[in-house]
Amino acid sequence: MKGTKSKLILHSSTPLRRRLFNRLFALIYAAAISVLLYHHAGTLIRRGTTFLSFFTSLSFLISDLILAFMWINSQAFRMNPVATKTFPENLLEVLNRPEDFPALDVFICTADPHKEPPAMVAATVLSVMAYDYSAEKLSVYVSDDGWSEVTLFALMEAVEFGKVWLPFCKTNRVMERCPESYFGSDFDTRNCSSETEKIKELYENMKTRIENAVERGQVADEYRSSMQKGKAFGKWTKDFTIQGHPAVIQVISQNSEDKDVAGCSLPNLIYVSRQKSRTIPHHFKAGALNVLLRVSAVMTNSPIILTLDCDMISNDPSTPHKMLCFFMDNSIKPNLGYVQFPICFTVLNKADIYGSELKRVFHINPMGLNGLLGPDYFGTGTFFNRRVFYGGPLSMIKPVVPELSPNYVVKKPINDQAILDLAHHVASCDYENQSKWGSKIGLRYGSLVEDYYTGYRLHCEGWRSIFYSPKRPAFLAETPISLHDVITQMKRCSVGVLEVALSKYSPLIFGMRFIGPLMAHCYCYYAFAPIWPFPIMVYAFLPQITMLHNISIFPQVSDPRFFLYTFLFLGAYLQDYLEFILSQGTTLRWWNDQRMWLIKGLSSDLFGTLEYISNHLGISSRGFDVTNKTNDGELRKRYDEGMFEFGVASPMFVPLSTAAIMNLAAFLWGIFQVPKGKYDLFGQVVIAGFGVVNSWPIYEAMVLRSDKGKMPTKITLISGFLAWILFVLSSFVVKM
Ligand SMILES: O=c1ccn([C@@H]2O[C@H](COP(=O)(O)OP(=O)(O)O[C@H]3O[C@H](CO)[C@@H](O)[C@H](O)[C@H]3O)[C@@H](O)[C@H]2O)c(=O)[nH]1
Ligand SMILES: [Mn+2]
Repeated sequence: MKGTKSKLILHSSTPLRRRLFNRLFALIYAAAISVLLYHHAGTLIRRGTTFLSFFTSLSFLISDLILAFMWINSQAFRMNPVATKTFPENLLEVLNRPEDFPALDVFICTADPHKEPPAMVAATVLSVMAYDYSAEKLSVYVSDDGWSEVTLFALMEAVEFGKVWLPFCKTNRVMERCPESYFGSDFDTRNCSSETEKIKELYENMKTRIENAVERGQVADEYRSSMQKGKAFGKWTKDFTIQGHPAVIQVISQNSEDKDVAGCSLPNLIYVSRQKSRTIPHHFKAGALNVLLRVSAVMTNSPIILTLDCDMISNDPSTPHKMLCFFMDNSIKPNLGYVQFPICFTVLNKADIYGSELKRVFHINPMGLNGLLGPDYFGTGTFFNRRVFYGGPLSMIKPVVPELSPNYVVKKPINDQAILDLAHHVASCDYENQSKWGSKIGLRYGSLVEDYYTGYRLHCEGWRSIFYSPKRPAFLAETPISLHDVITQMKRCSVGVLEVALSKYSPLIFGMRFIGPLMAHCYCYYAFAPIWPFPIMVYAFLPQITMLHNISIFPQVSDPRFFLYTFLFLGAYLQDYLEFILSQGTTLRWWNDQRMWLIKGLSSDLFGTLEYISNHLGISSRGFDVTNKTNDGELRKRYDEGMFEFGVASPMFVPLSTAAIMNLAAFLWGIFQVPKGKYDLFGQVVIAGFGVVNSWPIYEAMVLRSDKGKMPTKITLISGFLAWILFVLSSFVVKM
């Protein structure tokens, strides 16, 4: 019996066939890049006669060096892509006793009741409380950096509704265990039973009560007094603010006491709002997760932890079993730090105009990393081995308080006074002073992309990770639907990765030593993404401006170097396209994805770099702009119609619009020059044409639209003026 059990496999990995093609193509492409760079260097030396030719040759040399560097980084993902599969049906044979299943702590972060509606947080919490996992082994911890009594109220409401919802899901084998999705737009009221209809009504009522509380900004007095746990609200007094308040830790449901309507236990649900003080840095989400790590250690100390953002719902109740297929495999267990699921989005429009799917980041690259040390950490949808937060696999760091050790077994119930006192102590804002938290223990501080940075440091310590993408998405998240929200989010990313790229832990140096060149190049691909703007700006302005002066800077069509350029451009684009399509992408979405790469280069990456510099010089201070998760009806409608949302007069739109105007002017000029015999401008016309096609939504937003999402006139005027200034200045350079 034992023999057959050990032979059962829980998961398998298959290298993708395309890796052989990738390696061969990389060789050919590398040769082509070398020829181009050799040629650039030659021109720089030979033709450095006029200022203009020196300037253009140098710009192209630097741009193409950067493009080559990023190309090398991107190849590391392509050398050994691996897909994984799980066999949860075997798990049930390997672990057939309930006590064999490890306990699971789920961490959910929220930070702002206005940008992250408490009703949404409640729905997310319900979706995981309803996991097909023993309630005795499941605890959900919610961190509220927004210090909002309404969020606490929403969670109390969630538990009351959960008493009906959880047994309903389990008896009816509902897959969508987030009530918001289940009763969402696809829900058909005509064919549902009266029981279901009643539950829907309960849900709608709960939502209304939460939304009313949000509107009022506080919980109504009737709830404060009527609810058994109402006294918790007494902690919100006028003496405190969101930046300065004591810790609030409230056990909302407890599996040893609370039962649902069918008489089964409810999972634990604990609300945590850590102590804050104006004078002590709180390290944003990383700080919040570290508090949850400690509070949960004191209360349940489960060996496995799932981290989720408050807008990321569970979409499959069997996900814990799938994850265990990795964690329960003794052959990989000792080094396995975390299992990462992809982030899939619910509300994308058909064309995914902002490339929000982030297919490369969340689907393609992680498969490439699977063949190396494993994927980077995405911040959400990740199951961790708790041990990973306490030093490398072979060098455990013991926490000062023994109760925080990953091996410690909790012996008291979670609402025992001693447990609660210790939990409040470890949630205080000066607890981490002079400690290893944030540097050697827990999530790592120092970058606004704490997820990327922490995953990277864990890999450097010797942990590995696994990317697993099941057919039915395990989680579904939301994503911003206005361009400004999207690039604001990306800007924070740029600042965050620069903080890693230019630190003493830079993947370029530190990473090369500890995780090997291929892994280090993968991390470099993200860390150095903020240098994309340089080549993008050069190609968005230089060929265009010179063309407006009838100066040719590219080889003629008959020149073999024209073929070289064509090969390099089409080669990169086609490979990218193929990968996208092979990962269930559509041509339309791919097109928007590449456009977004250009847009980011001309906005968020550029401004992120500026922000990084000004933070560094002490002109501004680091901040974590929480992404807005509420979308008004009109905006949603425009998004669904595939319209770009500009609307606000953001400086980030200026370089973008300037490039759009410049490309249009150059293109219109160029197409009349070529037929007049200026054939050597052909290459530049093509580039400007490419710019024009990509800028189409910007022209529309500038001149054709009158809705609220159009380009603000101010931005159009400033950009037009800038484009004109650039042209005038270039006239002087041309004459030099
Ligand atoms: O001081 C803070 C700031 C944010 N958050 C939470 O962090 C999560 C992510 O914030 P969000 O504004 O949604 O950022 P996104 O850019 O959408 O998030 C991506 O990027 C972040 C790193 O920049 C990662 O942490 C996230 O997991 C990843 O989804 C949310 O649940 C927030 O409530 C906190 O708990 N405390
Ligand atoms: Mn988010």
